[in-house]
Amino acid sequence: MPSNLSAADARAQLAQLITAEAVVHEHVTLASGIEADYYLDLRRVSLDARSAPLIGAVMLDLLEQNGFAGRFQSVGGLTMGADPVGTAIMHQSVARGTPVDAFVVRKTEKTHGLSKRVEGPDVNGRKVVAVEDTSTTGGSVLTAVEALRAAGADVVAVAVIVDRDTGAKERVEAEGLPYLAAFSLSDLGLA
Ligand SMILES: O=P(O)(O)OC[C@H]1O[C@H](OP(=O)(O)OP(=O)(O)O)[C@H](O)[C@@H]1O
Ligand SMILES: O=C(O)c1cc(=O)[nH]c(=O)[nH]1
Repeated sequence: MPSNLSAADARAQLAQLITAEAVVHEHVTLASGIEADYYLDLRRVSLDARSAPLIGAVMLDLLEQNGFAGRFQSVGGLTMGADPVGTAIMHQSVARGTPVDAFVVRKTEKTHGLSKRVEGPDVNGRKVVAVEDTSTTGGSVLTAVEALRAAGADVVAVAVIVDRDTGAKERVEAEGLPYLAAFSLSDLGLA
C-alpha cells in the first residue's frame, strides 16, 4: 500500500475490493444457522496481498477515529476469520510507529503443549480489541471476548470490517462494549 494513500482513498479502495472479490450472491447457511441469500467471503480480501494492507490501515483508522489510539496493546479474535484481520492491524501499527501485538483465540483450548486458548504474547492484564472479518449475530466475537476475559485481558472494544446489520451491534453493546464497523451494508451496495 502506498504510504501516501489517504484514509479516504484506502477506505474507497478496500470497499471496491470487497465488493469485487468477497460478495457472493448465493443461498447459504451461516455460522449461526441463519439462512441468507448472500455471503461475505472476506478471507478472499484479508488474505489478498492487495487488500490485506488496506484492512490494516482502515481498521486502525476506525479505531483512531473512535478514540482508541494508544488505548490498546493487542488485537485479534476467534480463529480463523479474525486472524488475518488482527495481523493486518499489527503490521500497519508497526508501519505507523505505534506497534500493537496480535493474538489468536482458539475455538477450543489446546489439549496438549501449554493448553492455551489464547495464542500470542500474553494478554493477561492488557487492554485488547476483539476483531472480526464480519459479524452476523456477534456470537463468534463474543466467544472471543469471553475467552479473552478468562485469560485476564481487558477488552476495550469490538471492531469488525463489515457489519451485516443482523443484531451483532446490539449484542456486543449489551455486553458493555463499543461496537465499531468499518463498512455497513449500504457502504457496499448491499442494502
Ligand atoms: O457473528 P456470527 O453469527 O458469529 O457470524 C460471523 C462469524 O462467521 C464467520 O466465521 P465461521 O464461523 O464461518 O468460521 P471461520 O472463521 O472458522 O471460517 C465469520 O468469520 C465470523 O467469525
Ligand atoms: O454469519 C456467518 O457465518 C458469515 C456471514 C458472512 O457473510 N461471511 C462469513 O464469513 N460468515
